[in-house]
Amino acid sequence: MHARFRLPLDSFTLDVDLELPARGVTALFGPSGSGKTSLLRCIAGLAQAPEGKLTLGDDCWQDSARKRFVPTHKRALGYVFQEASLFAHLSVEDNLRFGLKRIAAAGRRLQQQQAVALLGLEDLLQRMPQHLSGGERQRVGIARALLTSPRILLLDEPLSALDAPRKADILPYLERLHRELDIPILYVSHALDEVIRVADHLVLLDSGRALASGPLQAMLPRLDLPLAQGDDASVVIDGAAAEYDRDYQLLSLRLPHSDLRLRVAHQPIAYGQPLRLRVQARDVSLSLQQPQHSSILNLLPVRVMAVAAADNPAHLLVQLDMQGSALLARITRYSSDQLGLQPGQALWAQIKAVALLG
Ligand SMILES: Nc1ncnc2c1ncn2[C@@H]1O[C@H](COP(=O)(O)OP(=O)(O)OP(=O)(O)O)[C@@H](O)[C@H]1O
Repeated sequence: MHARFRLPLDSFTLDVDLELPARGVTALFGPSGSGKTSLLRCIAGLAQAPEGKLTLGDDCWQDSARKRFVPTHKRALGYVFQEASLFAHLSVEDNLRFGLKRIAAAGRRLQQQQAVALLGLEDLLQRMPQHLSGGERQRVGIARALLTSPRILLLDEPLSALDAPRKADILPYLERLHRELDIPILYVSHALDEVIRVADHLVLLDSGRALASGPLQAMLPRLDLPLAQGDDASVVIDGAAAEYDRDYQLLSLRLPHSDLRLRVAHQPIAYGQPLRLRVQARDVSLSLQQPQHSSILNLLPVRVMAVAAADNPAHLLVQLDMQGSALLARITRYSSDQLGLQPGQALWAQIKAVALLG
């Protein structure tokens, strides 16, 4: 899909020109007030950018040069806000039916049972909305939006009103959406941990402009973006489950395009199943020689790609290549001098198995 908008706002002009994937989850990420919701509203047709063009495949929803602007109710889109607005007087099942009824049977891309299974609503169908937790309400809201057979699903901070346990409940369902739906999902968030769990693609917004846009794996290690500077700077590694050690409850994960393995404390999962790991920059340490007799399980050969200043003047950020997978390490400037770090240098990275977030 292609989205280009220029929309004057109070403090700046939203000015973006984005080519986005036709499927998978694209996160619109940026600080509060950076224009994420305004961009979503332009896509939904809730705001009309005086200059704009929006195409999804063959559909054109806006082309200001040709004075074309399709109103929101004629755009096949699902929009879920921070708090899903369900019909209070209807059960979950009737709320879902309401979504389905809007679409003629021939145009339905998803049946009710599929949406119920995808969002895990089997046991909630007879409940009334006031008897649902915040996370359950969001799952119903997403299922109802999907049942309108949208060409695109827009999620505006769907987890921000939830506490941490409710958020943890719903994340696995969101993770499934990007694997099982063949429509694009735009996901607004200012929480990096959510983005790392669910996104395939990332658009970084700041003061109405897209600082960068690209696959999540490629964006996170970039030293020229503010993502790497944060205290929670991380990379993701999309590996596949290999051997499992039941005694020690350790899973070996095969890294993409490489024979390297990472070991992580994890419950057993099927051989070959994909698993995304988050490796935080502060959990990676570096050594000139292969460490011996270490309690740290993951000792991996890496090469220094680049070194950059960090927000803290005592720290440095090191971008590493681990046989095709990028890694970030946040180390002290002192250690960097001791090791004589420079681009191209071969090193050993140490990553604690308990520090990896699966
Ligand atoms: N209808 C409007 N007219 C003019 N300016 C607006 C309008 N809506 C929002 N703004 C301004 O545009 C800027 C971007 O707001 P927006 O809600 O898009 O940001 P956001 O990144 O979604 O923020 P948050 O994470 O806090 O929801 C803000 O400065 C806001 O005050």
